[in-house]
Amino acid sequence: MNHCIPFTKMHGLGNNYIYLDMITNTYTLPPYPQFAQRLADQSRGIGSDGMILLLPSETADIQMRIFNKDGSEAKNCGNGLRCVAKYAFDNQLVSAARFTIETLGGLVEAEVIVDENEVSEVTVDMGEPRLLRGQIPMQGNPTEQAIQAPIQLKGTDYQVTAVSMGNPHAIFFVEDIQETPIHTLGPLLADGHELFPEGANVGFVESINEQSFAYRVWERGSGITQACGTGACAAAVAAIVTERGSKDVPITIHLAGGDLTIVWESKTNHILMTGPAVTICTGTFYL
Ligand SMILES: N[C@H](CCC[C@H](N)C(=O)O)C(=O)O
Repeated sequence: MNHCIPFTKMHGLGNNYIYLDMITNTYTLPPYPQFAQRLADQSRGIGSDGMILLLPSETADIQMRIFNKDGSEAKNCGNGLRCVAKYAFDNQLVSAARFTIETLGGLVEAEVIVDENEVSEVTVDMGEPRLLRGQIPMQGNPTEQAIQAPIQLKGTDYQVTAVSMGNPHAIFFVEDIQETPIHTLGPLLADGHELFPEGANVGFVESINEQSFAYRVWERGSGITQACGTGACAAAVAAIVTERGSKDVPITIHLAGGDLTIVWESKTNHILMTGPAVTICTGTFYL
């Protein structure tokens, strides 16, 4: 097994991962879940929200796999997709500014926006949001949606809107983003609860106006992060299906780490996410 593992650390609005380029490098790694935990460990590893692998793909230009801090594998990662797109373009793994990326949650299309030879922003077509309970997955009739669905947790009544962007999101609207039950509902729902059998990324959204929402998240497998790209998409979808926002206009989602712009396009039914991707450092990890 190789002992020197080249890596790149990148972040999207502070949501940071260790990226391993398994297209350029041919190294063998320990089992991915365990290695993700090790890399993410602040004390004995590099420290991150998880690990992202860039791999060859049969169906797209490249493939992305994402592992959370706890080693669990997720099917999608919005901030990760923007960073994968920047990395692939910067390192000539792709030959154009627009290309496809395979994820376990489906195929997406990324376009890097280059400004003075630097990738300044990335737009990812995240595909269609999934709203049926059977698609989240969420307990209840699989052919029904859960939009402001009444639930009771620890004796308190809540209304939840469930959205999948390839990974599950439980969205709660709040009056004040500074006053959320994130520390109770986050751990309760994130990593396995009968309501969400595969867990969920637990998001809280405050309406500022029809095109501006504040969002905070307790992520499945990683806990509170600075930002969640798929979560921002889910927050915008939840805002629109609860008639707080509209399709075909840019919606700004204000996350702890910064802003993302989301559009739900009527003509394609696709969600477009635009935001930054930043390289923090490169290095060598010693197994
Ligand atoms: N931070 C990621 C989400 C990771 C998803 C993971 N927490 C899960 O679904 O288990 C994002 O930018 O979309």
